[in-house]
Amino acid sequence: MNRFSKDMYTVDEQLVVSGRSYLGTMAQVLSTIVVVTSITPKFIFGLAPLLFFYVHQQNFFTMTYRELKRLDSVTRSPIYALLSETLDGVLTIRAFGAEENLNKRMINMVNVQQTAYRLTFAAQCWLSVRLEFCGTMIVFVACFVSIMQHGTRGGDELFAGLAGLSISFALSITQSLNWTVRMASDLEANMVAVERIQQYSQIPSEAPRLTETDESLPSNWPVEGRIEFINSKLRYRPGLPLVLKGLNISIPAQAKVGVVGRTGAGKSTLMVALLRLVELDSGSIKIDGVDIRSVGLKTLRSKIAVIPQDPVLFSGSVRTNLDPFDEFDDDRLFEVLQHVGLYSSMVKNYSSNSLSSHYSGASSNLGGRTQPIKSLSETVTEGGTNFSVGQRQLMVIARAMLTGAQVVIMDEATASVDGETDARIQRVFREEFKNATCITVAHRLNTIMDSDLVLVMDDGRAAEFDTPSSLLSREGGLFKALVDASEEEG
Ligand SMILES: Nc1ncnc2c1ncn2[C@@H]1O[C@H](COP(=O)(O)OP(=O)(O)OP(=O)(O)O)[C@@H](O)[C@H]1O
Repeated sequence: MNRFSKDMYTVDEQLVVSGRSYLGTMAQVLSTIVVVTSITPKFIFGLAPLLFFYVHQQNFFTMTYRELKRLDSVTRSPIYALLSETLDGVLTIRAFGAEENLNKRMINMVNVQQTAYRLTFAAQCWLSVRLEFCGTMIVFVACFVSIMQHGTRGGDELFAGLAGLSISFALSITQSLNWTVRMASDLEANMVAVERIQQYSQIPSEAPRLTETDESLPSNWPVEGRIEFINSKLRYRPGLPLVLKGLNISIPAQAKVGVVGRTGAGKSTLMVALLRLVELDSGSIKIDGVDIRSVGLKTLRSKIAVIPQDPVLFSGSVRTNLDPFDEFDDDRLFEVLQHVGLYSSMVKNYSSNSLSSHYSGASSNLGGRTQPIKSLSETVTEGGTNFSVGQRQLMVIARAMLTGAQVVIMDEATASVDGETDARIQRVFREEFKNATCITVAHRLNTIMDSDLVLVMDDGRAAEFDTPSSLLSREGGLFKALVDASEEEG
């Protein structure tokens, strides 16, 4: 079996193939020994030291070969990674004239990998020499005992035929021995895959997607959107320090809350906790009085709309991105696009000189792309790269509007969005979700100055939580200090 065809098998097929070949060749070797020994019983005395030598060499080889194979795999992976990264970023590489640099990196990696591969090849040659020796010795012993036995039988013609059979069997043993060792080491190498599967199967899985509580919840839960964090503590992994260190806040229904705080204070972790991407260490979070821990993940996550810091679009069309489950008709999709300012009803009639009056200009100054969306079948490339970051956020807002969620979380984009676009996104967000409870993780203070409430996070706790005006009047307060500092910078 050549290397290329072997790579085309899946892991379980490889295991079956090498396992079956291993057992097959073992049976062949054993049957050869049985045939030769039954014709010339003294053969067994010569075989014993050879078997000892063979097992010793096989163990030595398997141990070394396994490590060399590992080296080969470890040095091979970065080549594949660099290759796919290069293909992804070929435009940037060409634009910056970095071909030479990448070429050198690739050649260096291939050199290192080939060194490891050469060693595996050298190990196979080493083994072949020993196995050939072993096989030749077996043939020699078979011949030797046949001649001896023939002499003692005084020229028995029937025995001459049997001796020929015994020697021809012994001749095939070299190949079988070679194959047995190869298959044994292949089987062992492939067992690494089983080890990995076992590790994966032991990874703790997420909480159930649906629970009994879901059935008792009204279909329009949460009707109000009241959110309570009760002494909520969260750590990302066991052994890591707490990120939320006992958060106690109560967000009234339909409130617009701006969350601020220094970097690393735990602002984005609020979203992680609400969506149960990471479970709370202790404490609880309630939405409309229902502990979210008792709600199934599917139900919970379908009720909370998220507009992440780096909005992601999938390759497909505008339609598949807005409505992946094909639940809404075109008019509804056009409506939400128009609301966020990405589409004008005038464009629908292919007269692109005017945009919706209320959001005029919303689609015209959003970064690279200046054209509003003309059709729902318009292509969206992988990651939405043919849309500017601002437009991607507006698309995600449109998607969130379709869900009709009563709780909306927005992690403000920090990069690539200018202040004006940011303000526009905020305005669309506030107007479109005026009946929902909105939590905005803000990186620019001016975007949350007109919020109902401001939460100042500090070291995983709610340091301040009040209306912007009362926080601003609090001398020595954190929010006031942040505003003063940003005014000085501005
Ligand atoms: N996936 C993760 N695994 C482990 N620790 C994490 C993870 N994500 C965040 N953290 C840690 O949690 C803390 C709070 O992170 P978080 O992203 O909530 O801060 P933030 O206030 O939103 O910061 P920023 O304003 O920079 O976005 C940080 O110390 C961070 O190192």
